[in-house]
Amino acid sequence: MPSRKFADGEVVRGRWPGSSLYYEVEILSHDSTSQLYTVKYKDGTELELKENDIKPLTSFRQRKGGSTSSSPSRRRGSRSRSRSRSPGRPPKSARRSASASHQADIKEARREVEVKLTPLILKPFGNSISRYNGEPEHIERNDAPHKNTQEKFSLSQESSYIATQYSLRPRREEVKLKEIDSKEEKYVAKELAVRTFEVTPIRAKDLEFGGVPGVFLIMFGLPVFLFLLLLMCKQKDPSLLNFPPPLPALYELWETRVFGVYLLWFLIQVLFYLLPIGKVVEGTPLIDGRRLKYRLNVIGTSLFQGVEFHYVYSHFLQFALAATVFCVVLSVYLYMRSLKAPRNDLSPASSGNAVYDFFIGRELNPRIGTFDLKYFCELRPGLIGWVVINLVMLLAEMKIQDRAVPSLAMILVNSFQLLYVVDALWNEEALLTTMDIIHDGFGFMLAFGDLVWVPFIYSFQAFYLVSHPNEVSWPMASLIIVLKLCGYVIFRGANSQKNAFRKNPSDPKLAHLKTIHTSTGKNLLVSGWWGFVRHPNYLGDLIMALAWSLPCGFNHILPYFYIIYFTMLLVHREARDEYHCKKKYGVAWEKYCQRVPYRIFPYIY
Ligand SMILES: NC(=O)C1=CN([C@@H]2O[C@H](COP(=O)(O)OP(=O)(O)OC[C@H]3O[C@@H](n4cnc5c(N)ncnc54)[C@H](OP(=O)(O)O)[C@@H]3O)[C@@H](O)[C@H]2O)C=CC1
Ligand SMILES: CC(C)CCC[C@@H](C)[C@H]1CC=C2C3=C(CC[C@@]21C)[C@@]1(C)CC[C@H](O)C(C)(C)[C@@H]1CC3
Repeated sequence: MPSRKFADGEVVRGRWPGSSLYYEVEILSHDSTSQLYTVKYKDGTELELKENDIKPLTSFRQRKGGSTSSSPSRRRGSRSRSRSRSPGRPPKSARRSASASHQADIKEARREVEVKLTPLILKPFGNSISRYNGEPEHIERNDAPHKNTQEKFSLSQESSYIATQYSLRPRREEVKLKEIDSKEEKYVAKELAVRTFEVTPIRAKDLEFGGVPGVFLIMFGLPVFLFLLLLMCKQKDPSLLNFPPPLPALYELWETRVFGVYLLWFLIQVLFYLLPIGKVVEGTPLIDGRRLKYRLNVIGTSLFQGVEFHYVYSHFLQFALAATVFCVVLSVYLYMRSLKAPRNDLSPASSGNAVYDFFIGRELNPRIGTFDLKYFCELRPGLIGWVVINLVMLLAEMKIQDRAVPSLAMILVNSFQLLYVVDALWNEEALLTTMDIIHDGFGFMLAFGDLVWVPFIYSFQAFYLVSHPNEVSWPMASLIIVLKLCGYVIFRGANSQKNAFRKNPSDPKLAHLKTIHTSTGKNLLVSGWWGFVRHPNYLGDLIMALAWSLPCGFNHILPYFYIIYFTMLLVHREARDEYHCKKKYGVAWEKYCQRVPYRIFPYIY
């Protein structure tokens, strides 16, 4: 009797027929006549595989963490070959031979309108576990022996990718596979591969920000609101009980020279960004497996740029209008070019509705050559503009209040916010894993947020202090500094911990942390900062925001506008992220929520 390599009950990796992907399977039996193994995939699918298509788990464990899958070309290759059913598809009582499965796949593809991949219910691949026991997931220490969890498998990343891809519904026109006959097998295979990479418009009920009416209101309301706030702040008594002053006519606010200065400022930023200095890093994999390259050259932008400071203060509203006009023009350009963009380049947030997509952004990473518009706007003109405006306010305060040195309140606000911006630029690589870069497109929301909202609203405390001085005592200043530092430690600690973990889950510095295993191959931290609340970085950010407002005193609520807005933004953002994580991680996310019940504020929310 010929010997068999794998025993019944053994957990191994089985190749998915017709693809180069391997999934965890349990050996059920072996037929000595046909030499085929009957194996069971995680979702319950049973198939017969040849011995060649089965590999022991150890052969995957020996690979270095994630490195084998990091080559985009490699990924693309294997994905495009993965045309048949994957084990993540809803379990069928199928028990068929690998050779017979292909025709059935084609028939099935015709029938199915929606290709859904139920998340694989996996257990960790720890040495201790040899049999599949149906446990949804498992909490483990992130220490060395367990480091052979899925991050170590090239396969796990593939399956994660596929899970994402298959949860996207195909377009209706793609399902018109009626006319195909048997010789179209090749065609169907190609169709399925294309479908795998498709971004499908999201359904109306999934639209965020209140859908079309909501984004319509935001797009018209926010600019108006911005000008009202700035005008109110300029009043002698900026109390909310005072009626906001009437908005000046557009022609009063428009100055072509200001617009020219703004354009010049923007172009200088572009030039610095394009300097061929700094390291090049890869972003997270896109829908088709590509990884975009980003040049990190913060040195260029940190150079001091001479501007006539008082001119900016005295034309502040005009600059805000110039930035708004620029942002509208940019958003129109972004929308127009997105109409010609290939489907793979569209954002997962885009919906197919023109108004909504104009707001959320249709194209995910619009680029002109290697110039990445979203990444550039998110980090450069807005953040650096904010620091420059703060400096303008500091000089304006000295001039208007006839001071030899700036007030302590102004120094606190300026240095706190400078620290925040320097931190963002210093850690710019971390931006590549934020929701803005990965999920949201580049449209009006981010263009306005980056180019108008950040520089003109985030500098609001400094703007307020110019015309509403507040003396801060040293004991009070010390308390505020401690608060700011606490917030910063939480913010930076949480962001760095997560970024380090996502970059290298086997990082020895993180070995003490506990993780929850998920079916996508990525694990979730469940101790350390991420075991404290589910968004510790938001908590830190909010504490810092409070420290930015406190130097303005308690005479008016206006300087607290930022923290009120920011709480609303982060609570909403947290809900959006939860929604995406729940979709991505399923039961593992629920388990995480049980373990870490509070979202942002411990014992409160
Ligand atoms: N100043 C401002 O105006 C703003 C600042 N921010 C700041 O930007 C930063 C980035 O925020 P944002 O992009 O919203 O989101 P996060 O940096 O919080 O990223 C959320 C992602 O982190 C991953 N994640 C969640 N929980 C865990 C866990 N337990 N273990 C490991 N990974 C986990 C998930 O992605 P995955 O698992 O796929 O990796 C999730 O989608 C924050 O510090 C925020 O405060 C944000 C908005 C505005
Ligand atoms: C007004 C709109 C409805 C909402 C606009 C939101 C934007 C202002 C923010 C969305 C995410 C942002 C981030 C930062 C700035 C504010 C916006 C653009 C960020 C660059 C600030 C610095 C941080 O360190 C960061 C983590 C890099 C931030 C990333 C997200």
